[in-house]
Amino acid sequence: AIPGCLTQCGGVEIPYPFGVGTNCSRKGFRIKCINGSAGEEIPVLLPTTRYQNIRVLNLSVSPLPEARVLLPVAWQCFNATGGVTGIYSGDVDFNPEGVYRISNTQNELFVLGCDTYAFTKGVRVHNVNARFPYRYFTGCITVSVDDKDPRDGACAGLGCCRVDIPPGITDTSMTFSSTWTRANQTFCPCDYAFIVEKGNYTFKASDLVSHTPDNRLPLDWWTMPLRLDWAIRDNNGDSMTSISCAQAPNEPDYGCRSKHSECTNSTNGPGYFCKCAHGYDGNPYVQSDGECTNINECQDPKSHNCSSGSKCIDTDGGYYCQCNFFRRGQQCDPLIPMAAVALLTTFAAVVLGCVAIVLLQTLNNRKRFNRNGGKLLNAQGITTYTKRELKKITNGYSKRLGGGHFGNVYEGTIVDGRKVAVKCPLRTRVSSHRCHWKNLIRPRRVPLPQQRVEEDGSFMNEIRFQFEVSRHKNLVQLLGCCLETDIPILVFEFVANGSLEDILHSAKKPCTLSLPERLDIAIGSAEAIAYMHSLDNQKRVHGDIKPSNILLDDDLNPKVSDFGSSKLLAIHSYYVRAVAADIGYMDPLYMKTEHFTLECDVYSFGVVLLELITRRRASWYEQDHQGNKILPIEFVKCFKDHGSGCAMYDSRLDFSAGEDAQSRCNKRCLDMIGMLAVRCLKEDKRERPTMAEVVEELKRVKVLLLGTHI
Ligand SMILES: Nc1ncnc2c1ncn2[C@@H]1O[C@H](COP(=O)(O)OP(=O)(O)OP(=O)(O)O)[C@@H](O)[C@H]1O
Repeated sequence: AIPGCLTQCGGVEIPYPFGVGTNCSRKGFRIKCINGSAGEEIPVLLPTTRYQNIRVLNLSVSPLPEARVLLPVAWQCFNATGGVTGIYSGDVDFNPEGVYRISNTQNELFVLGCDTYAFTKGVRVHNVNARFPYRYFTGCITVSVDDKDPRDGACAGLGCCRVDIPPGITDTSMTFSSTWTRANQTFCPCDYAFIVEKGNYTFKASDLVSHTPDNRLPLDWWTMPLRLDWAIRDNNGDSMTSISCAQAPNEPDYGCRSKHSECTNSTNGPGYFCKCAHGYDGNPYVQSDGECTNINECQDPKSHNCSSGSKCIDTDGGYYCQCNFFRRGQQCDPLIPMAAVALLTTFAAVVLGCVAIVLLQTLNNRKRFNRNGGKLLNAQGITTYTKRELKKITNGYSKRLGGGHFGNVYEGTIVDGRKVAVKCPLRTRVSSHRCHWKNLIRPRRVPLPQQRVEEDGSFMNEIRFQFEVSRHKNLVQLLGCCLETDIPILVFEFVANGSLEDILHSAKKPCTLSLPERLDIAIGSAEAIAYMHSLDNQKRVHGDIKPSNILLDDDLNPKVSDFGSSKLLAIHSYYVRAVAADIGYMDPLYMKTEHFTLECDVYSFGVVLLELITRRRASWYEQDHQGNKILPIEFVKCFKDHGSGCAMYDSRLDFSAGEDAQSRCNKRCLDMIGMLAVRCLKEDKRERPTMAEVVEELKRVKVLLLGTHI
């Protein structure tokens, strides 16, 4: 509205060119704001040439110029004889300045009656010689013989008819006519005709009787909402003289005042109306406040069609879509197809993941290496290997030599071409075929906190110790280790001929060891154990002396192995009993005291001696002779009973008490070894010899034997 003019009345907005009061509207668009019976504000159209006020329901300037108003229904009624008792044509003359046309697209014409023909007309023709006084006549006919025909919702000629209207209609004045008599028509005492907004009226048969007019003014009686098209039409909307967009912009009172407005020719009657240009919204009929201003299409996703791959940029009167990074084209398609992006991303993620894993592993390896004292061991000339190097050395751990409680042993070759045995720790030992003391007496195994291992440097000290002592010719030499694991992996010299266990008891190959060879094996092994027992600073119990831990090289030189593995396990897992041994070789005293001493090794070695001379296992099963036999028990008994172990000596050894000097000597030597073994097995550990004494005794046997064997 113009500044200083009413902007609304009774809740209805009044936009320019409409206005209330003098100089507030354009000519023909004046609105009056009156008070209703209850004092409420009611906007009505002005000026009218009659007394009626046309109530305005809504006024709009865009997108289409429309006014929604209430107009009265036309009627005529009859008495019982068919005589007309009253009539109202519905003519309200709401259009003195000619700006309105009844919208032909939004409204329709209804006629209600039982013998009725009603029509309206529009656009008076001034030419006296014209065929008709008006350009348009439109209406319809409706009949009904009795009250059974009219049906609610059906408006096709029985009590009700409807018809579309042409453009250009300027008033609602109806003309009624009939064909037959209206006498005796109490079920249908009146005819009605009206134009109404499409969809706003549905015929009801009861409307034929219930709307009989009384003495009220027509406008207070039965009205219908309908839509009026309005436009700027000069000269009272005269179709001949009203100007269109072709001329209007040149006129001094050109209506489209806003900078961003456009002129559009009216499609219902002469004249023109104004619209905001595309991309603008507001009132095209004003120059300042409320005029057409830019629409920010980017604010509402429904107002623009930029794809998800682009950004909406608002401009004056429009917008454009700016493709996001790495997209182009009309649809802002990705420069690289999504599938390729997904593939690349996945690939990059996998590569990054792998790199992260490798880095983490390297970091962890380094951490363990340092924690296990790797740097110090290196500084002391002890060779350390990385896990990767060991994998190469063992050719991917492809050749397994065997396995024990410490873990698996694999064959490998180091750079100088030497064969090695790589001993890998197992965290959890899985062994069902052997009777291990751990399976009999459950040890309390509590993982030692790594920090403690680190603090007390146990691994480092143990490896350094093993490295130093293993230089003894009868101990398997430790060549190096890998400290990148929780428990170090040990790399030993390769001992080619397998274990004494394999040689004595192999089912595949008969044992061909002679007595001197067996004696040498016994002496060498005893020397190694005695050496360990003799160490000044750190006397070391082997704890697991048995034939499978005595390996033989190409020349059948014995090499005692496994002298440190149990200690390493113990360090890591903090065994309460820090040794592990095979039950067949275990000192019964240990079972009582749970305390491993040097004498325990002596006992185990006694069993080994017996195995060497009898080639029987530490325990075996004899079906005919009451089941399980324990070698030490059987041998001691035999020796006691016969004063010799002859009945149990290996039959492959040449021995007899007969004339042959050699076999006599062999028997004597075997008896000496047997007696030595019996001493080693003494229940009272104080009666057992030391390992040094065992060596001495075995050497004496050798002197005796050499005397005859030369
Ligand atoms: N230095 C080595 N050279 C050649 N072979 C070896 C070497 N060390 C071990 N072996 C082989 O690996 C097998 C397993 O050895 P390991 O010492 O781990 O177990 P074990 O002594 O048989 O049992 P446990 O350790 O439980 O007493 C041995 O029987 C032997 O055949």
